[in-house]
Amino acid sequence: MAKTINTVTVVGAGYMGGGIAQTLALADLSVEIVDVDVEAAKKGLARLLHEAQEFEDQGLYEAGSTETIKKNLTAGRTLEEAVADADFIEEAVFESPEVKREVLGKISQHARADAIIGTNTSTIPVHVLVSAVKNPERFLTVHFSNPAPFIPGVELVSGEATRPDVVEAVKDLLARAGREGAEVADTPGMVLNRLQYALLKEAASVVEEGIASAEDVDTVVRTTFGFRLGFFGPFAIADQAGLDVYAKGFSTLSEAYGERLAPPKLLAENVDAGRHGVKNGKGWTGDFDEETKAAVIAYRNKAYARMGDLLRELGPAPKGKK
Ligand SMILES: NC(=O)c1ccc[n+]([C@@H]2O[C@H](COP(=O)([O-])OP(=O)(O)OC[C@H]3O[C@@H](n4cnc5c(N)ncnc54)[C@H](O)[C@@H]3O)[C@@H](O)[C@H]2O)c1
Repeated sequence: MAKTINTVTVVGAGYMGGGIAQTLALADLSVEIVDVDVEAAKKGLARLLHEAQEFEDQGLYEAGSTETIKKNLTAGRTLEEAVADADFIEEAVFESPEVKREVLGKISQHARADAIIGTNTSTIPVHVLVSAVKNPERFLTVHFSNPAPFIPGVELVSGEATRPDVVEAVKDLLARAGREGAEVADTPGMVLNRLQYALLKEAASVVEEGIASAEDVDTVVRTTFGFRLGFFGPFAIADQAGLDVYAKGFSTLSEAYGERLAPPKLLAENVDAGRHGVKNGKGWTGDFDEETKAAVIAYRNKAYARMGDLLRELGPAPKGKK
């Protein structure tokens, strides 16, 4: 199996595939794009170079980035030719199991036996796609987020057959591209969409119940806990707030909303074990000595102050007309 990925082919040079190809080419990997035909791929390449220049002009990419992408990103061969010599092939065609299965079948037919094959699907489980792939031990979901050039996180989903060294090789590739891979199980919605949809569902209920307008919900999310989420996940945030405090909060919420917001078992177990978070040095995410506590608080304060500066600099996001 390819231990270090140096050459990549992205199949499907649309919105996501294009962004993924651009990102990896900018990280100095040799990247080729293919699409339904050679013309479509060449058009995709021209669009990506134009877009890269715009990003550079807007100061979103460093000076010289478009040149780097131009040097590393190519199009013009057929799928069969382009996958034949790639270490890693990322499929990013339409979100249809039929189309993906057909394309993955073709990719695995023509790729090297040791090439790693990823799919960028947001919703289709690995077990639905894997039977289309020859040598399934080299197949996994590598789910980038939109817009791929700027969002660093990537969900990695292994199938039953996926080999650990394949996952490690993809993680290494992502790290070299300034991306962070997180492994999640092969379940509907994985983690990103499950959490994101749960938030939207609860937010919609708040509006439906007349508790706040959609605009006010967005304001609360953006200006309070959403403000923290670029720096800390829910477990780290709970550690900072206090796990005992969260447990009490859940009691109030479960009285009002029942089982849906009952205290999670893992939270109760932590509190029962005397783990109250950063304040008593024993958190969900680990133990905190005095030095680490001070470092967490200093990091948090710096992060939120800088976030405030950035938001003031950017001003409010444009909104659609009502
Ligand atoms: N758009 C998002 O926000 C987003 C976010 C994360 C993941 N995804 C996933 O990424 C994948 C691609 O989505 P997108 O938004 O980029 O779609 P898109 O429609 O912009 O691009 C799909 C591309 O695939 C090409 N294509 C279709 N059939 C093909 C074939 N047989 N061979 C080669 N190329 C083919 C199309 O011509 C098109 O360029 C989907 O699986 C989607 O779920 C999308």
